[in-house]
Amino acid sequence: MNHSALALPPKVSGVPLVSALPRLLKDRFEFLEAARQRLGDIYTLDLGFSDAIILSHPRHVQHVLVDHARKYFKGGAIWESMRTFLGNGLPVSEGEFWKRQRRMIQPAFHHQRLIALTEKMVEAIDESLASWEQAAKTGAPFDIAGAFSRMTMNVMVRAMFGSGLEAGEAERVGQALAYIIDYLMVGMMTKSLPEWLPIPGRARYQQAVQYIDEVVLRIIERGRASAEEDNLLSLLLHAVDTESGERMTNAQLRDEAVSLFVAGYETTAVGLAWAFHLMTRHPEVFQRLRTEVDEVLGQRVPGFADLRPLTHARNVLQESLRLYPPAYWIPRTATEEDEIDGYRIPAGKMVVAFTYLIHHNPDVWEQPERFDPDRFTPERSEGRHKQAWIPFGAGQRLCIGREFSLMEGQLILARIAQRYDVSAIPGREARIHIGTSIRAKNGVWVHLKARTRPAQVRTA
Ligand code: HEM
Repeated sequence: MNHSALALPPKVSGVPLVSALPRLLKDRFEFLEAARQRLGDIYTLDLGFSDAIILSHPRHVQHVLVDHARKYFKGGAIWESMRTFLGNGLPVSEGEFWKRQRRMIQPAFHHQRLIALTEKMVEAIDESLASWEQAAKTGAPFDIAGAFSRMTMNVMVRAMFGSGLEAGEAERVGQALAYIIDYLMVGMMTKSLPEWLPIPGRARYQQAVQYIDEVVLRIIERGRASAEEDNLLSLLLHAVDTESGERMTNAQLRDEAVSLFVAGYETTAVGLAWAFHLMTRHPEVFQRLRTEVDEVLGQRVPGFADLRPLTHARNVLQESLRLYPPAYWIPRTATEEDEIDGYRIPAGKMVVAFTYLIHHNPDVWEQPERFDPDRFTPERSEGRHKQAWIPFGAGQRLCIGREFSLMEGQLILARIAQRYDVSAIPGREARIHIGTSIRAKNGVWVHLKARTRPAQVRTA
């Protein structure tokens, strides 16, 4: 179909030639939300180095990520920057290769595998929670956001490598990955600069990548020599493609292992940090969580079967991921000309399903700024557009770790509610920082107080 007679989506005006990006980062999302109010759910944003079509309605998600997904691919500076570290891992691969990899990796995230992972997850969570005791005893201000980064890293390391890492190594791996992830954002903006130009942090980035590669390849080698199948990496090592009969090479395994880390640990940590930011501002929500956890678990160690009745815990996570979606935008590039809402989308144009704007769109969500976990009860979810809530993406590229992450989140909320009272520190409001994800700028600071009847601890 020829769309050339159609107009392009309206351009954000009033932005000097320099580009909208500095303003975008400075004013956070208010700038984009104001543009949506002025121009409608679809508009063009000048990013300086290129421009992008911003989409803020669930029907656009249905179009770009589901119904016409074959017309859009992961191209452009952002994905290229990710590829420098992820190689050809699942989040960045395309076409037949992506299909094959997804087929091979998917079974590692099946229901039965998640059930088998529950015990390991709880062990890792409890191990990390042990370091919270001091703050609970002394009443010292505690950065729960930083603590969640360490905790979800610990969970990923255990789920991924089993007991493959040596003492102290998990922490070092975590630090190196955190640095790499941050650096990728810089990479996205400086991609066009020549290699010889000294970009701050490049040497440290390269060292961090080298270190991660060494650790991952060492564990792959060790895994090849054993038949163990109790961790994600060993499942990938032994996976055979049902259609081609092929297995993954070491290089592919490296890319997939690193990709699962990058995609899975920071996102979950950030989501949890915002959940606590919100709950400490709405203590009645935390109190209800505690009541639910007391009723379902008492002091018992949670198992997989407990997740279903912990409905409020799940609703809290869903509502937090709505208000603060860690992956706040989903960029694509059009492979061919297309039409959205009567506008022309030229081939080669960057198109962004803007999760944050969709989650805050008042035409989609009633009182979108209100923290209200009950929105996610089955009764109140009825009739909602199925792409209204997309923190994990949509369509064929839907997050492979979605259930893993929600399960981990529920277990973490439950373990914390069993042990601690968590309250806000007056005057220490978390501030949003837009990087590769939306995290709290200087952490989320809270007070912890031990509950009088502590939860039972799993003994290995
Ligand atoms: C709250 C936590 C998480 C959030 C918000 C999140 C978000 C997302 C989003 C939005 C996508 C789709 C990206 C796109 O279409 O361009 C995605 C894909 C992906 N996620 Fe997650 N994710 C989370 C947790 C995890 C976890 C725990 C893992 C692994 C254990 C994981 C692994 C992946 C992978 C491998 C992909 C690529 C899938 C594909 O393209 O086939 N994620 N995630």
